Amino acid sequence: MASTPTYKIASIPGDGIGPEVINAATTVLQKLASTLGTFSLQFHHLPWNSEYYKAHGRYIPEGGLEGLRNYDAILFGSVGDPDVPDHISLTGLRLTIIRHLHHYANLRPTRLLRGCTSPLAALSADPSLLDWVIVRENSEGEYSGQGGRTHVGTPWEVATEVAIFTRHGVERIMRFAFETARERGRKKGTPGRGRLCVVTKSNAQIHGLVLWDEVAAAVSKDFLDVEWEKMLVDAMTVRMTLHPETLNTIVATNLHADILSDLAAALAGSIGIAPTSNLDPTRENPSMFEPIHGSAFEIVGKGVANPIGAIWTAAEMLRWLGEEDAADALVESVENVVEVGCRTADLGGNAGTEDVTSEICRDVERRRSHEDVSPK
Ligand SMILES: NC(=O)c1ccc[n+]([C@@H]2O[C@H](COP(=O)([O-])OP(=O)(O)OC[C@H]3O[C@@H](n4cnc5c(N)ncnc54)[C@H](O)[C@@H]3O)[C@@H](O)[C@H]2O)c1
Ligand SMILES: O=C(O)C[C@@H](O)C(=O)O
Ligand SMILES: [K+]
Ligand SMILES: [Mn+2]
Repeated sequence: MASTPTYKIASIPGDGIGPEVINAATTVLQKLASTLGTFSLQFHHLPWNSEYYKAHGRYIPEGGLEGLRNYDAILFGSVGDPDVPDHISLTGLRLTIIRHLHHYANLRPTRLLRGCTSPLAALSADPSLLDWVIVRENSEGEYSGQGGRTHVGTPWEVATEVAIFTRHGVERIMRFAFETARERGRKKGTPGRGRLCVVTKSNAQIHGLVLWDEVAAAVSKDFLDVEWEKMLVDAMTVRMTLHPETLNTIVATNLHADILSDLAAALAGSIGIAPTSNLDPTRENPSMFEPIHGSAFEIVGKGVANPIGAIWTAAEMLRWLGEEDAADALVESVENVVEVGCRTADLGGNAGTEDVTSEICRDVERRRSHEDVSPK
């Protein structure tokens, strides 16, 4: 009998509702692995969070970053704590990992899962109108950490936040975005007709974003099969809301995509369901997968956090590891459960985190026993 692969996963639940949703995602993943029998998962939990920071003065222990290279993937919850300034926590954990492991591409798929309701009336008639992937530049731009403060606390205080755009950084994300658009065009059965919208703000951000546009145009020459266009970010919010069906793959800077992807999540029903992948497309380093949402302080410990963002994220992790069928099966189980009305409060229901998690586990098993899911 051929041996099945075992994937080593570092899990970093982090702060707030992070541990609640990562617990849900690992439970579902283990159920999926044992039910399918085509792969197995070994989790190693790393207690890197704001409690650890308060005790040790750092988020990541000595040697911890290097140690992450020993895993096949990282499953992350969220970071952010009422007792620690947000810029310390985000930089100390999430951004440090992303920078160290060269996760320059951040992928944020959005679509209306079966059973979810969009605030956009048009989508209740035809949910397929919303089916996007936002590619977020994840290594530079507005989140480079360049800048400083002088004359602190005086009326003359100055703070700079320098957005960095390098030709290398822009070119690699544009190539990744065009490839993503091409791939999605193929999958949708329209060979070669991928569609990419390059989000910009080069009318006002006249250095970095002009380079951004120029590199997009240059890279497009290598992707003549992909239809592409440019759109200013402010106008983009209107288009996403009023004409969602005109968009497919979207690429934007770190800040612009951060904002647009929260809007996308809300249009698809809730921030609680949205997944994201921090990728090193070269595969030299393990990639990191997390729900888009943060620590959600006001619902911590209440058992009401929506685990679907983390579970959909877990499916995207399996996809990246090459387990496409398992990933599809998991998303399908999520949709089955939401569709029959097992929903947390953010989706208008009254189910708890554990109810949704156990229903998804049950659906995974049920589908297998009905042989809906065939082994590879
Ligand atoms: N990648 C990350 O780890 C990450 C992402 C975003 C925010 N943060 C941090 O999280 C903290 C809170 O930030 P915020 O309030 O802007 O964003 P947030 O995502 O934590 O919460 C925004 C809103 O969405 C709700 N929400 C979020 N996830 C939910 C879920 N799974 N189920 C149900 N409701 C959910 C919250 O209750 C809140 O009303 C801050 O410290 C911030 O820095 C971290
Ligand atoms: O932008 C970040 O780094 C944090 C968070 O807002 C996210 O979307 O991941
Ligand atoms: K997160
Ligand atoms: Mn965000």
